Amino acid sequence: MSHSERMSFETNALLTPHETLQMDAHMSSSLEFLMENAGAMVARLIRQHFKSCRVLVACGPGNNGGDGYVVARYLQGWGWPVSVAPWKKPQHGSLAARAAQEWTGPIVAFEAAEAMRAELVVDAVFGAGLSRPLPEDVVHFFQHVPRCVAIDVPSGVDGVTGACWGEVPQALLTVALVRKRPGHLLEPATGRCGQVVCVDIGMPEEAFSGLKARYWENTPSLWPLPLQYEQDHKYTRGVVSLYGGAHMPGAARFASDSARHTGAGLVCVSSSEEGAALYRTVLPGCVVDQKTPYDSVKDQRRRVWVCGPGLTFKEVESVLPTLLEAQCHVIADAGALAWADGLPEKLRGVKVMTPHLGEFVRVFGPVRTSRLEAAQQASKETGSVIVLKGADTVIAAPDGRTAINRHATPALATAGSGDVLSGIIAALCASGMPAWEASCAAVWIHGEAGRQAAQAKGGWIVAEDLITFLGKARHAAEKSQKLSINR
Ligand SMILES: NC(=O)C1=CN([C@@H]2O[C@H](COP(=O)(O)OP(=O)(O)OC[C@H]3O[C@@H](n4cnc5c(N)ncnc54)[C@H](O)[C@@H]3O)[C@@H](O)[C@H]2O)[C@H](O)CC1
Ligand SMILES: [K+]
Repeated sequence: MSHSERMSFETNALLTPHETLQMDAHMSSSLEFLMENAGAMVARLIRQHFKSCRVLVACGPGNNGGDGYVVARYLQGWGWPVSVAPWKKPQHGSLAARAAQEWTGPIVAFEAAEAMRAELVVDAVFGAGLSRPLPEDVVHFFQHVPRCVAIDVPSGVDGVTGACWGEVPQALLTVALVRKRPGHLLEPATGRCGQVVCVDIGMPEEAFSGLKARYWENTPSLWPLPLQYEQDHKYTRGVVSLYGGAHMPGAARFASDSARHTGAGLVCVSSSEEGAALYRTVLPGCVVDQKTPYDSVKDQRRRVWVCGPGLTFKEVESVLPTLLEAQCHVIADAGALAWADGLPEKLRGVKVMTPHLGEFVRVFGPVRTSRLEAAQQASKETGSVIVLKGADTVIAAPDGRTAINRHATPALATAGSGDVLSGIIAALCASGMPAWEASCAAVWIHGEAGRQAAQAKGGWIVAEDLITFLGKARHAAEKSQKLSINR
Protein backbone atom coordinates (compact mmCIF):
# COMPACT_ATOMS: atom_id res chain seq x y z
CA MET A 1 0.00 0.00 0.00
CA SER A 2 1.44 3.37 -0.99
CA HIS A 3 1.96 6.27 1.41
CA SER A 4 -0.92 8.26 -0.12
CA GLU A 5 -3.34 5.33 0.23
CA ARG A 6 -2.49 4.95 3.91
CA MET A 7 -3.04 8.68 4.36
CA SER A 8 -6.80 8.40 4.07
CA PHE A 9 -8.43 11.81 4.41
CA GLU A 10 -5.48 13.89 5.59
CA THR A 11 -5.88 17.64 5.33
CA ASN A 12 -4.54 17.75 1.77
CA ALA A 13 -7.08 15.15 0.56
CA LEU A 14 -9.85 16.65 -1.58
CA LEU A 15 -13.51 15.74 -1.23
CA THR A 16 -15.83 15.17 -4.17
CA PRO A 17 -19.55 15.98 -3.82
CA HIS A 18 -20.26 12.25 -4.09
CA GLU A 19 -18.01 11.56 -1.10
CA THR A 20 -19.70 14.35 0.85
CA LEU A 21 -23.05 12.70 0.19
CA GLN A 22 -21.67 9.37 1.43
CA MET A 23 -20.41 11.04 4.60
CA ASP A 24 -23.68 12.87 5.14
CA ALA A 25 -25.58 9.58 4.74
CA HIS A 26 -23.32 8.07 7.38
CA MET A 27 -23.93 11.05 9.67
CA SER A 28 -27.65 11.49 8.95
CA SER A 29 -28.54 11.88 12.63
CA SER A 30 -25.97 14.69 13.04
CA LEU A 31 -26.68 16.66 9.88
CA GLU A 32 -28.50 19.41 11.72
CA PHE A 33 -25.50 19.83 14.02
CA LEU A 34 -23.16 19.93 10.99
CA MET A 35 -25.30 22.52 9.22
CA GLU A 36 -25.38 24.66 12.37
CA ASN A 37 -21.59 24.44 12.63
CA ALA A 38 -21.12 25.14 8.92
CA GLY A 39 -23.25 28.28 9.12
CA ALA A 40 -21.55 29.44 12.33
CA MET A 41 -18.08 28.94 10.83
CA VAL A 42 -18.94 30.82 7.64
CA ALA A 43 -20.40 33.69 9.71
CA ARG A 44 -17.24 33.79 11.83
CA LEU A 45 -15.05 33.98 8.73
CA ILE A 46 -17.17 36.80 7.35
CA ARG A 47 -16.72 38.68 10.63
CA GLN A 48 -12.96 38.15 10.38
CA HIS A 49 -12.73 39.35 6.76
CA PHE A 50 -15.27 42.21 6.61
CA LYS A 51 -16.49 45.09 8.74
CA SER A 52 -20.17 45.09 9.69
CA CYS A 53 -22.17 45.97 6.55
CA ARG A 54 -25.52 45.33 4.82
CA VAL A 55 -25.54 41.61 4.04
CA LEU A 56 -27.89 39.74 1.74
CA VAL A 57 -27.84 35.95 1.97
CA ALA A 58 -29.00 34.31 -1.29
CA CYS A 59 -30.38 30.87 -0.41
CA GLY A 60 -31.14 27.89 -2.64
CA PRO A 61 -33.59 25.07 -1.85
CA GLY A 62 -31.00 22.49 -0.71
CA ASN A 63 -28.59 22.21 2.18
CA ASN A 64 -26.31 24.89 0.76
CA GLY A 65 -29.27 27.22 1.23
CA GLY A 66 -29.77 25.73 4.70
CA ASP A 67 -26.24 26.79 5.63
CA GLY A 68 -27.12 30.26 4.33
CA TYR A 69 -30.08 30.67 6.73
CA VAL A 70 -27.78 29.76 9.63
CA VAL A 71 -25.18 32.34 8.50
CA ALA A 72 -27.91 35.00 8.39
CA ARG A 73 -29.02 34.13 11.94
CA TYR A 74 -25.48 34.37 13.37
CA LEU A 75 -24.62 37.66 11.64
CA GLN A 76 -27.91 39.17 12.76
CA GLY A 77 -27.20 37.96 16.30
CA TRP A 78 -23.99 39.99 16.21
CA GLY A 79 -25.94 43.09 15.21
CA TRP A 80 -25.25 43.10 11.44
CA PRO A 81 -28.08 44.29 9.14
CA VAL A 82 -29.03 41.09 7.29
CA SER A 83 -31.74 40.04 4.81
CA VAL A 84 -32.34 36.70 3.10
CA ALA A 85 -33.28 36.32 -0.59
CA PRO A 86 -34.57 32.79 -1.25
CA TRP A 87 -34.14 31.69 -4.87
CA LYS A 88 -36.58 28.84 -4.19
CA LYS A 89 -37.97 27.78 -0.81
CA PRO A 90 -36.65 24.53 0.70
CA GLN A 91 -38.87 21.47 0.48
CA HIS A 92 -41.30 21.15 3.39
CA GLY A 93 -39.88 19.02 6.21
CA SER A 94 -36.30 19.15 4.89
CA LEU A 95 -33.30 20.08 6.99
CA ALA A 96 -32.96 23.34 5.05
CA ALA A 97 -36.64 24.10 5.74
CA ARG A 98 -35.96 23.77 9.47
CA ALA A 99 -33.02 26.19 9.17
CA ALA A 100 -35.25 28.58 7.20
CA GLN A 101 -37.92 28.45 9.91
CA GLU A 102 -35.41 29.64 12.47
CA TRP A 103 -34.73 32.74 10.38
CA THR A 104 -37.02 35.45 11.72
CA GLY A 105 -35.37 38.43 10.03
CA PRO A 106 -36.29 40.19 6.75
CA ILE A 107 -36.94 38.16 3.59
CA VAL A 108 -36.66 39.99 0.26
CA ALA A 109 -37.21 39.06 -3.37
CA PHE A 110 -34.42 37.27 -5.25
CA GLU A 111 -33.77 40.10 -7.69
CA ALA A 112 -30.92 42.20 -8.99
CA ALA A 113 -32.22 45.38 -7.31
CA GLU A 114 -31.84 43.72 -3.87
CA ALA A 115 -28.37 42.45 -4.79
CA MET A 116 -27.34 46.01 -5.67
CA ARG A 117 -28.64 47.39 -2.37
CA ALA A 118 -26.43 45.00 -0.38
CA GLU A 119 -22.79 45.62 0.48
CA LEU A 120 -21.98 41.92 0.75
CA VAL A 121 -23.84 38.93 -0.70
CA VAL A 122 -23.47 35.39 0.63
CA ASP A 123 -23.86 32.84 -2.15
CA ALA A 124 -25.73 29.89 -0.61
CA VAL A 125 -27.71 29.01 -3.74
CA PHE A 126 -26.03 25.79 -4.92
CA GLY A 127 -23.24 23.61 -3.58
CA ALA A 128 -20.56 21.70 -5.48
CA GLY A 129 -22.85 18.92 -6.73
CA LEU A 130 -24.85 20.99 -9.24
CA SER A 131 -25.12 19.07 -12.50
CA ARG A 132 -27.13 21.35 -14.75
CA PRO A 133 -26.72 24.84 -16.16
CA LEU A 134 -27.11 27.72 -13.76
CA PRO A 135 -30.66 29.17 -14.11
CA GLU A 136 -30.80 32.51 -15.95
CA ASP A 137 -32.24 34.43 -12.99
CA VAL A 138 -29.39 33.24 -10.76
CA VAL A 139 -26.81 34.40 -13.33
CA HIS A 140 -28.57 37.76 -13.64
CA PHE A 141 -28.77 38.20 -9.85
CA PHE A 142 -25.07 37.59 -9.29
CA GLN A 143 -24.07 39.96 -12.11
CA HIS A 144 -25.27 42.74 -9.79
CA VAL A 145 -23.56 41.60 -6.62
CA PRO A 146 -20.96 43.99 -5.16
CA ARG A 147 -18.86 41.64 -3.00
CA CYS A 148 -19.52 37.96 -2.65
CA VAL A 149 -18.68 35.18 -0.20
CA ALA A 150 -19.49 31.68 -1.45
CA ILE A 151 -20.38 28.69 0.72
CA ASP A 152 -18.83 25.45 -0.56
CA VAL A 153 -18.31 26.81 -4.11
CA PRO A 154 -19.57 29.79 -6.10
CA SER A 155 -22.93 28.50 -7.39
CA GLY A 156 -22.49 26.77 -10.75
CA VAL A 157 -18.97 25.44 -10.12
CA ASP A 158 -18.53 21.70 -10.64
CA GLY A 159 -16.76 20.62 -7.48
CA VAL A 160 -14.85 17.82 -9.18
CA THR A 161 -13.67 19.23 -12.50
CA GLY A 162 -13.64 22.96 -11.83
CA ALA A 163 -15.90 23.50 -14.85
CA CYS A 164 -18.49 26.28 -14.61
CA TRP A 165 -22.13 25.73 -15.49
CA GLY A 166 -22.45 29.18 -17.08
CA GLU A 167 -21.36 32.55 -15.71
CA VAL A 168 -20.78 31.77 -12.04
CA PRO A 169 -20.51 34.39 -9.26
CA GLN A 170 -17.13 36.01 -8.70
CA ALA A 171 -16.36 35.42 -5.02
CA LEU A 172 -13.80 37.24 -2.90
CA LEU A 173 -13.85 34.39 -0.42
CA THR A 174 -15.03 30.79 -0.76
CA VAL A 175 -15.55 28.73 2.36
CA ALA A 176 -14.79 25.04 1.86
CA LEU A 177 -16.39 22.71 4.39
CA VAL A 178 -14.43 19.80 5.93
CA ARG A 179 -11.91 19.64 3.03
CA LYS A 180 -11.26 21.53 -0.19
CA ARG A 181 -12.69 20.06 -3.38
CA PRO A 182 -10.73 19.25 -6.57
CA GLY A 183 -12.69 22.01 -8.34
CA HIS A 184 -11.32 24.65 -5.95
CA LEU A 185 -7.87 24.01 -7.46
CA LEU A 186 -8.80 23.70 -11.12
CA GLU A 187 -9.35 26.40 -13.73
CA PRO A 188 -11.66 28.08 -14.55
CA ALA A 189 -13.21 27.63 -11.08
CA THR A 190 -10.11 28.75 -9.15
CA GLY A 191 -10.37 32.17 -10.75
CA ARG A 192 -13.99 32.51 -9.55
CA CYS A 193 -13.38 31.32 -5.96
CA GLY A 194 -11.14 34.11 -4.70
CA GLN A 195 -9.42 33.06 -1.49
CA VAL A 196 -10.43 29.53 -0.48
CA VAL A 197 -10.55 28.90 3.26
CA CYS A 198 -11.37 25.47 4.62
CA VAL A 199 -13.25 25.20 7.92
CA ASP A 200 -13.77 22.40 10.40
CA ILE A 201 -17.49 21.81 10.97
CA GLY A 202 -17.03 19.08 13.57
CA MET A 203 -17.20 16.14 11.16
CA PRO A 204 -16.22 13.13 13.26
CA GLU A 205 -13.44 10.78 12.12
CA GLU A 206 -15.87 7.88 11.75
CA ALA A 207 -17.64 9.73 8.90
CA PHE A 208 -14.55 9.03 6.76
CA SER A 209 -14.66 5.30 7.38
CA GLY A 210 -15.23 3.33 4.21
CA LEU A 211 -14.06 6.25 2.09
CA LYS A 212 -10.76 6.13 0.24
CA ALA A 213 -9.23 9.41 -0.88
CA ARG A 214 -8.65 9.62 -4.63
CA TYR A 215 -7.76 13.30 -5.00
CA TRP A 216 -5.12 15.33 -3.24
CA GLU A 217 -3.70 18.80 -3.32
CA ASN A 218 -0.04 18.29 -4.19
CA THR A 219 1.86 19.00 -0.95
CA PRO A 220 5.07 17.44 0.40
CA SER A 221 3.10 15.28 2.86
CA LEU A 222 1.88 13.25 -0.12
CA TRP A 223 5.26 11.77 -1.12
CA PRO A 224 8.07 11.11 1.35
CA LEU A 225 11.40 11.87 -0.29
CA PRO A 226 14.35 9.52 0.20
CA LEU A 227 16.85 10.89 2.70
CA GLN A 228 20.61 11.17 2.36
CA TYR A 229 22.53 8.52 4.29
CA GLU A 230 26.17 8.22 5.39
CA GLN A 231 26.58 5.10 3.27
CA ASP A 232 25.23 6.70 0.08
CA HIS A 233 27.15 6.38 -3.15
CA LYS A 234 26.23 7.55 -6.61
CA TYR A 235 24.50 4.31 -7.55
CA THR A 236 22.31 4.29 -4.43
CA ARG A 237 21.27 7.86 -5.24
CA GLY A 238 20.25 6.63 -8.69
CA VAL A 239 21.31 6.73 -12.31
CA VAL A 240 19.46 8.74 -14.94
CA SER A 241 20.06 8.11 -18.63
CA LEU A 242 19.03 10.01 -21.65
CA TYR A 243 19.60 9.97 -25.33
CA GLY A 244 21.03 13.27 -26.50
CA GLY A 245 19.90 14.45 -29.91
CA ALA A 246 22.38 15.80 -32.42
CA HIS A 247 20.23 18.76 -33.47
CA MET A 248 18.80 20.41 -30.31
CA PRO A 249 21.36 19.74 -27.56
CA GLY A 250 20.01 22.44 -25.22
CA ALA A 251 17.01 20.35 -24.18
CA ALA A 252 19.06 17.29 -23.21
CA ARG A 253 21.41 19.59 -21.37
CA PHE A 254 18.57 21.08 -19.31
CA ALA A 255 17.14 17.63 -18.49
CA SER A 256 20.51 16.17 -17.48
CA ASP A 257 21.57 19.22 -15.45
CA SER A 258 18.23 19.23 -13.69
CA ALA A 259 18.46 15.52 -12.81
CA ARG A 260 21.91 16.12 -11.31
CA HIS A 261 20.84 19.20 -9.35
CA THR A 262 17.82 17.35 -7.95
CA GLY A 263 20.06 14.63 -6.54
CA ALA A 264 20.66 11.95 -9.17
CA GLY A 265 23.97 10.18 -8.37
CA LEU A 266 24.97 9.89 -12.02
CA VAL A 267 23.62 11.04 -15.36
CA CYS A 268 24.64 9.14 -18.50
CA VAL A 269 24.11 10.64 -21.93
CA SER A 270 24.28 8.46 -25.02
CA SER A 271 24.45 10.08 -28.43
CA SER A 272 25.74 9.77 -31.98
CA GLU A 273 29.43 10.38 -32.72
CA GLU A 274 28.73 13.97 -33.65
CA GLY A 275 26.43 14.51 -30.65
CA ALA A 276 28.76 12.84 -28.15
CA ALA A 277 31.62 15.21 -29.06
CA LEU A 278 29.34 18.14 -28.35
CA TYR A 279 27.91 16.76 -25.10
CA ARG A 280 31.41 16.00 -23.76
CA THR A 281 32.22 19.71 -23.90
CA VAL A 282 28.93 21.06 -22.52
CA LEU A 283 28.20 18.37 -19.90
CA PRO A 284 31.43 17.87 -17.94
CA GLY A 285 29.53 16.32 -15.00
CA CYS A 286 27.91 13.56 -17.07
CA VAL A 287 29.19 10.30 -18.51
CA VAL A 288 28.86 10.67 -22.27
CA ASP A 289 29.12 7.69 -24.64
CA GLN A 290 28.27 6.64 -28.16
CA LYS A 291 26.52 3.43 -27.20
CA THR A 292 23.47 2.33 -29.15
CA PRO A 293 20.27 2.10 -27.10
CA TYR A 294 20.50 -1.67 -27.56
CA ASP A 295 23.90 -1.74 -25.80
CA SER A 296 23.01 0.90 -23.19
CA VAL A 297 20.06 -1.06 -21.80
CA LYS A 298 22.31 -4.07 -21.15
CA ASP A 299 23.70 -2.09 -18.22
CA GLN A 300 21.28 -2.98 -15.41
CA ARG A 301 22.09 0.28 -13.60
CA ARG A 302 20.64 2.29 -16.49
CA ARG A 303 16.95 1.59 -15.87
CA VAL A 304 15.54 5.14 -15.80
CA TRP A 305 15.51 7.13 -19.04
CA VAL A 306 14.33 10.53 -20.16
CA CYS A 307 13.25 10.31 -23.78
CA GLY A 308 12.10 13.18 -25.94
CA PRO A 309 13.70 16.52 -25.02
CA GLY A 310 15.50 17.79 -28.10
CA LEU A 311 14.86 14.63 -30.16
CA THR A 312 13.63 14.50 -33.74
CA PHE A 313 11.03 11.98 -34.90
CA LYS A 314 13.79 9.81 -36.36
CA GLU A 315 15.87 9.91 -33.19
CA VAL A 316 12.88 8.91 -31.02
CA GLU A 317 12.10 6.12 -33.47
CA SER A 318 15.66 4.81 -33.12
CA VAL A 319 15.64 4.87 -29.29
CA LEU A 320 12.24 4.60 -27.64
CA PRO A 321 11.08 1.19 -28.94
CA THR A 322 14.33 -0.37 -27.64
CA LEU A 323 13.91 1.25 -24.22
CA LEU A 324 10.32 0.03 -23.98
CA GLU A 325 11.24 -3.43 -25.20
CA ALA A 326 13.84 -3.60 -22.39
CA GLN A 327 11.14 -2.45 -19.90
CA CYS A 328 13.13 0.60 -18.87
CA HIS A 329 11.36 3.28 -16.83
CA VAL A 330 10.82 5.95 -19.46
CA ILE A 331 9.79 9.55 -18.85
CA ALA A 332 8.39 10.66 -22.21
CA ASP A 333 8.29 14.34 -23.10
CA ALA A 334 8.46 16.67 -26.11
CA GLY A 335 9.76 14.74 -29.19
CA ALA A 336 8.54 11.40 -27.78
CA LEU A 337 5.01 12.80 -27.54
CA ALA A 338 5.18 14.27 -31.04
CA TRP A 339 6.30 10.84 -32.27
CA ALA A 340 3.04 9.34 -30.94
CA ASP A 341 0.88 11.95 -32.72
CA GLY A 342 -2.68 10.51 -32.62
CA LEU A 343 -1.34 7.06 -31.69
CA PRO A 344 -1.09 6.81 -27.88
CA GLU A 345 -0.60 3.04 -28.11
CA LYS A 346 2.95 3.75 -29.41
CA LEU A 347 3.73 4.96 -25.87
CA ARG A 348 2.43 1.85 -24.11
CA GLY A 349 4.93 0.88 -21.41
CA VAL A 350 6.08 4.47 -20.77
CA LYS A 351 6.08 5.17 -17.01
CA VAL A 352 5.41 8.91 -17.08
CA MET A 353 4.23 11.27 -19.84
CA THR A 354 4.55 15.02 -19.34
CA PRO A 355 2.39 16.76 -21.97
CA HIS A 356 1.15 20.32 -21.89
CA LEU A 357 -2.40 20.64 -23.21
CA GLY A 358 -1.30 21.07 -26.86
CA GLU A 359 0.83 17.92 -26.75
CA PHE A 360 -1.90 16.04 -24.90
CA VAL A 361 -4.43 16.85 -27.62
CA ARG A 362 -1.98 15.79 -30.33
CA VAL A 363 -1.51 12.39 -28.72
CA PHE A 364 -4.97 11.66 -27.31
CA GLY A 365 -7.29 13.87 -29.37
CA PRO A 366 -9.52 16.77 -28.29
CA VAL A 367 -10.53 17.08 -24.63
CA ARG A 368 -14.28 16.47 -24.67
CA THR A 369 -14.80 16.37 -20.92
CA SER A 370 -12.47 18.29 -18.60
CA ARG A 371 -8.68 18.34 -18.42
CA LEU A 372 -8.95 16.44 -15.15
CA GLU A 373 -11.08 13.63 -16.54
CA ALA A 374 -9.13 13.51 -19.81
CA ALA A 375 -5.86 13.03 -17.91
CA GLN A 376 -7.42 10.33 -15.72
CA GLN A 377 -8.83 8.53 -18.74
CA ALA A 378 -5.54 8.70 -20.65
CA SER A 379 -3.69 7.35 -17.63
CA LYS A 380 -6.10 4.46 -17.25
CA GLU A 381 -5.90 3.60 -20.94
CA THR A 382 -2.14 3.76 -21.31
CA GLY A 383 -1.06 2.57 -17.86
CA SER A 384 1.25 5.61 -17.62
CA VAL A 385 1.28 8.40 -15.08
CA ILE A 386 0.04 11.49 -16.94
CA VAL A 387 1.43 14.85 -15.86
CA LEU A 388 -0.84 17.31 -17.66
CA LYS A 389 1.06 20.56 -17.26
CA GLY A 390 -0.44 23.99 -16.65
CA ALA A 391 -1.09 26.49 -13.86
CA ASP A 392 -3.16 23.67 -12.32
CA THR A 393 -1.03 20.65 -13.25
CA VAL A 394 -2.92 17.36 -12.94
CA ILE A 395 -0.93 14.24 -12.05
CA ALA A 396 -3.04 11.16 -12.74
CA ALA A 397 -2.10 7.56 -11.92
CA PRO A 398 -3.55 4.53 -13.74
CA ASP A 399 -5.16 3.34 -10.46
CA GLY A 400 -7.18 6.58 -10.25
CA ARG A 401 -5.11 8.53 -7.72
CA THR A 402 -4.99 12.14 -8.84
CA ALA A 403 -3.05 15.10 -7.46
CA ILE A 404 -3.58 18.72 -8.42
CA ASN A 405 -0.64 21.07 -8.10
CA ARG A 406 -1.01 24.79 -7.41
CA HIS A 407 2.51 25.18 -6.01
CA ALA A 408 3.85 27.04 -9.03
CA THR A 409 4.47 30.46 -10.52
CA PRO A 410 3.86 32.03 -13.94
CA ALA A 411 7.64 32.59 -14.01
CA LEU A 412 7.91 28.91 -15.04
CA ALA A 413 6.47 29.73 -18.46
CA THR A 414 9.85 29.84 -20.16
CA ALA A 415 11.59 27.69 -22.78
CA GLY A 416 13.34 24.67 -21.28
CA SER A 417 11.15 24.60 -18.15
CA GLY A 418 9.51 21.35 -19.32
CA ASP A 419 12.91 19.72 -20.00
CA VAL A 420 13.87 20.62 -16.43
CA LEU A 421 10.71 18.94 -15.11
CA SER A 422 11.41 15.70 -16.96
CA GLY A 423 14.92 15.65 -15.47
CA ILE A 424 13.52 16.08 -11.93
CA ILE A 425 11.00 13.28 -12.41
CA ALA A 426 13.77 11.01 -13.70
CA ALA A 427 16.04 11.80 -10.76
CA LEU A 428 13.29 10.95 -8.27
CA CYS A 429 12.28 7.76 -10.13
CA ALA A 430 15.96 6.75 -10.14
CA SER A 431 16.09 7.29 -6.37
CA GLY A 432 13.48 4.56 -5.99
CA MET A 433 10.27 6.57 -5.68
CA PRO A 434 7.24 5.08 -7.43
CA ALA A 435 6.28 6.88 -10.66
CA TRP A 436 3.21 8.77 -9.39
CA GLU A 437 4.85 9.92 -6.16
CA ALA A 438 8.03 10.89 -8.06
CA SER A 439 5.95 12.89 -10.54
CA CYS A 440 4.00 14.69 -7.81
CA ALA A 441 7.20 15.49 -5.90
CA ALA A 442 8.91 16.69 -9.09
CA VAL A 443 6.06 19.03 -10.00
CA TRP A 444 6.15 20.53 -6.50
CA ILE A 445 9.96 20.91 -6.49
CA HIS A 446 9.81 22.46 -9.98
CA GLY A 447 7.24 24.98 -8.69
CA GLU A 448 9.26 25.71 -5.56
CA ALA A 449 12.47 26.22 -7.57
CA GLY A 450 10.54 28.58 -9.86
CA ARG A 451 9.25 30.57 -6.90
CA GLN A 452 12.67 30.79 -5.24
CA ALA A 453 14.41 31.70 -8.51
CA ALA A 454 11.80 34.34 -9.34
CA GLN A 455 12.20 35.87 -5.90
CA ALA A 456 15.98 35.88 -6.09
CA LYS A 457 16.07 37.21 -9.65
CA GLY A 458 13.34 39.79 -9.26
CA GLY A 459 10.55 38.05 -11.15
CA TRP A 460 11.76 36.96 -14.58
CA ILE A 461 13.76 33.77 -14.91
CA VAL A 462 15.13 31.37 -17.52
CA ALA A 463 15.52 27.59 -17.28
CA GLU A 464 19.16 27.93 -16.21
CA ASP A 465 18.04 29.90 -13.12
CA LEU A 466 15.51 27.26 -12.27
CA ILE A 467 18.15 24.53 -12.31
CA THR A 468 20.38 26.33 -9.82
CA PHE A 469 17.50 26.38 -7.28
CA LEU A 470 16.56 22.69 -7.50
CA GLY A 471 18.71 21.57 -4.58
CA LYS A 472 17.23 24.25 -2.34
CA ALA A 473 13.74 23.42 -3.56
CA ARG A 474 14.21 19.74 -2.71
CA HIS A 475 15.50 20.78 0.69
CA ALA A 476 12.41 22.98 1.20
CA ALA A 477 10.25 19.90 0.57
CA GLU A 478 12.30 17.88 3.04
CA LYS A 479 11.98 20.59 5.64
CA SER A 480 8.28 20.72 5.13
CA GLN A 481 8.16 16.96 5.65
CA LYS A 482 10.20 17.48 8.82
CA LEU A 483 12.67 15.00 7.36
CA SER A 484 15.48 17.42 6.69
CA ILE A 485 18.91 15.84 6.98
CA ASN A 486 20.02 18.89 8.97
CA ARG A 487 17.47 18.20 11.69
N1 LIG B 1 -20.73 17.39 4.94
C1 LIG B 1 -20.84 18.62 4.54
O1 LIG B 1 -19.91 19.16 3.97
C2 LIG B 1 -22.08 19.32 4.76
C3 LIG B 1 -22.46 20.32 3.87
N2 LIG B 1 -23.63 20.95 3.94
C4 LIG B 1 -24.10 21.80 2.88
O2 LIG B 1 -24.85 21.00 2.02
C5 LIG B 1 -24.64 21.41 0.70
C6 LIG B 1 -25.04 20.36 -0.28
O3 LIG B 1 -26.44 20.24 -0.16
P1 LIG B 1 -27.37 19.57 -1.26
O4 LIG B 1 -28.75 19.71 -0.74
O5 LIG B 1 -26.87 18.23 -1.55
O6 LIG B 1 -27.13 20.44 -2.56
P2 LIG B 1 -27.57 21.94 -2.91
O7 LIG B 1 -27.73 22.77 -1.73
O8 LIG B 1 -26.65 22.40 -3.98
O9 LIG B 1 -29.03 21.78 -3.49
C7 LIG B 1 -29.33 21.43 -4.74
C8 LIG B 1 -30.84 21.54 -4.82
O10 LIG B 1 -31.18 22.44 -5.80
C9 LIG B 1 -32.03 21.82 -6.74
N3 LIG B 1 -31.75 22.40 -8.06
C10 LIG B 1 -30.58 22.44 -8.71
N4 LIG B 1 -30.71 23.06 -9.89
C11 LIG B 1 -32.02 23.42 -9.99
C12 LIG B 1 -32.79 24.05 -11.00
N5 LIG B 1 -32.24 24.49 -12.12
N6 LIG B 1 -34.10 24.24 -10.78
C13 LIG B 1 -34.67 23.82 -9.62
N7 LIG B 1 -33.99 23.21 -8.62
C14 LIG B 1 -32.70 22.99 -8.82
C15 LIG B 1 -31.69 20.35 -6.65
O11 LIG B 1 -32.70 19.54 -7.12
C16 LIG B 1 -31.47 20.22 -5.15
O12 LIG B 1 -32.66 20.10 -4.48
C17 LIG B 1 -23.19 21.78 0.65
O13 LIG B 1 -22.92 22.63 -0.43
C18 LIG B 1 -23.02 22.46 2.00
O14 LIG B 1 -23.27 23.83 1.87
C19 LIG B 1 -24.55 20.67 5.07
O15 LIG B 1 -25.12 21.81 5.54
C20 LIG B 1 -23.84 20.05 6.26
C21 LIG B 1 -22.94 18.93 5.91
K1 LIG C 1 -22.71 28.29 -3.09
